[in-house]
Amino acid sequence: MLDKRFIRDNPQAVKDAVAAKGLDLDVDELLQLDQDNRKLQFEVDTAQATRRSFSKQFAKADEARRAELRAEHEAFDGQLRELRERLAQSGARLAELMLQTPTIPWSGAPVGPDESANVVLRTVGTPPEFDFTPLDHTELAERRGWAEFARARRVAGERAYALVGDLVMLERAVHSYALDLLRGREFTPVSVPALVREEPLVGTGMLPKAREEIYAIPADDLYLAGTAEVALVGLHAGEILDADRLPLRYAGIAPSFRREIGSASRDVRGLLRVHQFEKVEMFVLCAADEAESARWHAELLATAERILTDLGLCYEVVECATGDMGVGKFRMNDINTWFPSLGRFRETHSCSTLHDWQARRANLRYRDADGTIRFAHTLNNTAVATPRLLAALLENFQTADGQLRVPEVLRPYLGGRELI
Ligand SMILES: Nc1ncnc2c1ncn2[C@@H]1O[C@H](COS(=O)(=O)NC(=O)[C@@H](N)CO)[C@@H](O)[C@H]1O
Repeated sequence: MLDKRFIRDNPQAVKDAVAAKGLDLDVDELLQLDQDNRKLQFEVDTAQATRRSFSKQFAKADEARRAELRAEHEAFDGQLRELRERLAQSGARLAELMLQTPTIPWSGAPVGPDESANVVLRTVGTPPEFDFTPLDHTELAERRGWAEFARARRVAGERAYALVGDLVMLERAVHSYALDLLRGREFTPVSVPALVREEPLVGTGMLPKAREEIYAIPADDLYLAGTAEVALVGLHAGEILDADRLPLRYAGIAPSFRREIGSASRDVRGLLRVHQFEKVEMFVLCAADEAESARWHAELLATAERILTDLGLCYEVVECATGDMGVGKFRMNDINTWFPSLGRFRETHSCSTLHDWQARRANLRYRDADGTIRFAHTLNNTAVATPRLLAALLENFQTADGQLRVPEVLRPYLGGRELI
């Protein structure tokens, strides 16, 4: 969320961001509430000061005067209670609106209502040519006995899957390769909880907006996070980090869970859009400096591109439009990978800069060199997310007889095998 002072000083910029991102926040209502809230706070403070003076008067008064003071006190206490109640209500409404305030998108973001306004920045590699009719990943996996769909559905319902045999080993190889690459780039591997409390979901921005997307476990007041990003943002919530620890760089691992309510009929077959998947998540927490954030955005994007290039996959980098990036993003680039069975690119990575929008919600702060305490900047990107990336590997590297050519970088993790 934004800083109140920023909103007071730049109401039009915030309104423009609300419009560009297609949000329904009433900034005038927020500013009016902010004003009412400050006035009410002043009235409560004044009333409390008066109340404190009562005790002094009471101590000096004779019995007759004390009886008068008790009656005044009684009436006054009622007014003070009523004032405090109004302040609590307006404060709660203000806090609710503050959580909806959007990061101002960067000036290079295409302005548009949704992903249809996204712009392809570059395409890297070329889609593979086949001298046979390529199969889609579901057929390939079932033909090799590498996946169970019908049996998994009996266990877990729609969008369920089980990976079997070499496809499990391929998934491990992809994750191990990504983790080794990230460790080489000073990212610390962190295996984080997928079972999370409400606070980190609010801190990351998943709540209150996308509640219907999240599996809830009310009996324990817990939720299943849709991405390791949630626990990574929550890990240092409420702390004040020393500047010399920044930038924090984590390679977060956790199973990810999504209800996919919004995608009802899309991708119901196969491995592209499932309720439970695995992801290695890149997370950076850096100083509150726009150039520093831009540097890490470029670094995170380049790292994901390096992974796809190493795997030999053809992909495109996309500049996401204001209506696609979401309320908290300053900038978002998706990377879409080529899927032969679809004859088009599908999103496999998403790289975001959020400046201090998450840090303000999660209370992520650091003490800078001159001792000032500031909200940090956070960024995240996908390193690898499977099984969607496995589907891309299956389809792009299939042979005529349904085998899989193993990308060179993965062979060390598969006993050197070139074909599986
Ligand atoms: N329901 C799903 N099934 C399979 N893969 C998914 C699903 N949802 C997302 N993913 C994969 O996870 C990647 C990141 O998801 S994201 O919501 O776009 N972004 C994030 O979660 C950020 N934390 C960056 O990883 C997607 O690009 C996609 O490859």
